[in-house]
Amino acid sequence: MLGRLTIDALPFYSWVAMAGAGVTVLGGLIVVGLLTYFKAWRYFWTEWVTSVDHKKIGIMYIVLALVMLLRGFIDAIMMRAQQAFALNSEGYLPPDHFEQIFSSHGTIMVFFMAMPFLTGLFNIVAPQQIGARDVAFPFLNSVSFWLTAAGAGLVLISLVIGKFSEAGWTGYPPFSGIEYSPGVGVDYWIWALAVSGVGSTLTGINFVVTILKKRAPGMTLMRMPMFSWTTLVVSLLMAFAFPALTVVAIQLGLDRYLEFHFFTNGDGGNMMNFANLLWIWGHPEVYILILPAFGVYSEVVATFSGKRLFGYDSLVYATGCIGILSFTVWLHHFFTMGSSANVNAFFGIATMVIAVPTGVKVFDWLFTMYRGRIVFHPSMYWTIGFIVTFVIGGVSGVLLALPPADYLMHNSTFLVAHFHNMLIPGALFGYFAGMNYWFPKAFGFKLNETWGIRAFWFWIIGFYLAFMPLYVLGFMGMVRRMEHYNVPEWQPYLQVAAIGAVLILIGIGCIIMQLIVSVRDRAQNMDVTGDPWNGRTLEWATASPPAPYNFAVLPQVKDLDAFADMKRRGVVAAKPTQYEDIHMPKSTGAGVILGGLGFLLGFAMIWHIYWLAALCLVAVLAVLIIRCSNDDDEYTITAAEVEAFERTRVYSTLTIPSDAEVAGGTAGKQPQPGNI
Ligand code: HEA
Ligand code: HEM
Ligand SMILES: [Cu+2]
Repeated sequence: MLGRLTIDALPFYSWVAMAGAGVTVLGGLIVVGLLTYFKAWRYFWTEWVTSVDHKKIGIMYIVLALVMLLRGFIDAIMMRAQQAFALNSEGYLPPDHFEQIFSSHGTIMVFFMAMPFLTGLFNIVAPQQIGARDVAFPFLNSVSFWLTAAGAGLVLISLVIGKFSEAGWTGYPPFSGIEYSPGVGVDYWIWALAVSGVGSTLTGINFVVTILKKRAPGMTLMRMPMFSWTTLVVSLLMAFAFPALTVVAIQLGLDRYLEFHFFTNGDGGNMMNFANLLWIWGHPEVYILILPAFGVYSEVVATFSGKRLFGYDSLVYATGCIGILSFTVWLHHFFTMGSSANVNAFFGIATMVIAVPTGVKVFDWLFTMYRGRIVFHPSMYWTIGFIVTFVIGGVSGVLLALPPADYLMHNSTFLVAHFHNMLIPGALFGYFAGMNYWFPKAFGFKLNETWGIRAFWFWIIGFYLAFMPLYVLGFMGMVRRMEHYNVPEWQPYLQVAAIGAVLILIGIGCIIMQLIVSVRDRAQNMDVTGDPWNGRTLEWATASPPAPYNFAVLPQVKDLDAFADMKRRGVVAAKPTQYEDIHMPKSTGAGVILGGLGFLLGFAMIWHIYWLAALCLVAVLAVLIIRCSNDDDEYTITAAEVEAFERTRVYSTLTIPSDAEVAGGTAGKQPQPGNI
């Protein structure tokens, strides 16, 4: 009846696992308790869970990302604690538990922290930046979110019922095959990826269509803000790369469930097919993670330097080049796995070529700041911290791209340092910069700057302490994924790394404080005009938070930096004389139901409860048919309602000086630190 699910699935075997399960269950109970205490269930359901409004979906993505950041970080600090003390001893984590921890850390951070964070930013910002009222397929957007949440739910529940994979975030066979990993762990990994991977593919398709089809009149592609450009390129990458992941996960599943032998060396299979398919997704994936951050830095650096972005065209072309090249380098992840020297050379050179467009970007940001009137907002701190630190990580990547050098450094902690160097000060700092920058747009009040700057300093110093020692340890011969060791010379470095992780923990604490203090003081930090930073792009033309329809009248775009151009021409405060009825999509529970069914389907398959899995599939089909036969999926906001809202709106009166005025120091009304 319940497949292989028995009472033994509960983690009674180890106190560490019990504590983890306890924290997870407690977290869930606290959420349920708070919703009940504040009688907020109905509000939660109608305003959030069933919403198809891109802005609300975006906020839910980011909440999911922040929760998963905490969960992924707990794993990280547990590993740092283990390695700091596990010299000549077992430490407090047995090997199989340590393996689960790095596997769940990597999986969570990439799929359920970084992916939701960037998708959340896309959702909140991109439609407004291109002057649209919503995404192309709002219902699909809700489905994507709930599929992502379902995947995250599967990883979370693996801590309570059963175990997570021990095969690393990349799940290479033969270790992830049924012979070496007979438990449910790898199945959790497969189903979490498969379910959320479908969500990401759909997001990609949705945003490609949104950006190609829903731009405001006059917004040609070359007038589109940089963040929207990165949204477009990343969405294309998602739409093309994620199917490879879904396929490889399903193939591994077929190997495990039905003995297909795609990846076993017996019976005609070959594990190299797995490595190839995984990295055909995996390398574009790292650019999926970093390009949105590049988009954020581009917006932030222009706004807070008070200048037009330097080299806009070159940034667009560089983004496109990186997108295309990202599909041509995947083999650099397994130079050591038997390709010929010529093949390795080809992929090594292709990899190094990516440094060129990336370097172009770095110089464009620097030149944007050059002679700008820089406002030291927290977003700008994250950006400057990124530029300096990212270059170090990029150059370490170029070193790894040399096959002979990679033979020495592959799978060493040098590699671990490289990729955290790209993922933390590269991607994550960008998401934080974006959060600080667009928070007032989403909520109508600004984030506290003092706590924001504190968070930055703890994160960046913590980062250097936690990861620079790993470069050295790599040269000293330490390999990745070690749960204990017997080389005394390594220990001091690992202890410094542990101190770094503690500083990052304080940095996370500062971000939580920043949120708490900002909510407490929101009355003093209201964003009344919708344009708190003297913005240049169209999202600052809407109210903060925007009305459900974003724009009462679709903006006419005449230049790059459309909002700056409007401010210069003095058309911002001119209220339209005539409004029209606006049709918006209705909320629907179908998205969350499909997500829930995705979760249940995954859970049933993991535990071999096949009747439940079949039932879920039938239910998915039924929900889709019912939803597709429903033509009553829109509601109308009447012209009078639109007018009533717009009449109360206060418009921005800031002016945008020319670049020459900024450079010459004669710029007029500009926000300054402290009064923004
Ligand atoms: C956001 C994530 C991200 C990003 C952006 C990158 C960017 C790059 N990565 Fe990295 N990488 C990862 C995440 C990322 N990587 C992960 C997660 C893994 C390992 C996964 C695993 O095994 O678990 C990995 C692994 C990895 C390997 C495999 C190593 C191995 O397994 O042995 C290699 C090898 O070539 C590599 C190279 C590069 C290069 C050349 C870049 C370039 O794009 C960097 C370009 C940037 C710069 C160079 C800096 C700016 C440029 C200038 C200022 C111009 C001047 C510079 C020069 C002329 C050098 N990476
Ligand atoms: C916040 C601070 C972080 C710390 C202290 C940290 C620490 C660690 C440690 C100790 C490991 C294991 C290294 C080893 O194999 O020896 C690891 C692995 C990994 N981390 Fe992090 N990490 C952090 C953040 C992140 C973030 C933000 C991401 C992604 C966005 C990330 C992605 C990964 C991945 C993909 C792995 C590889 C997992 C595997 O080997 O299967 N980490 N991290
Ligand atoms: Cu790569």
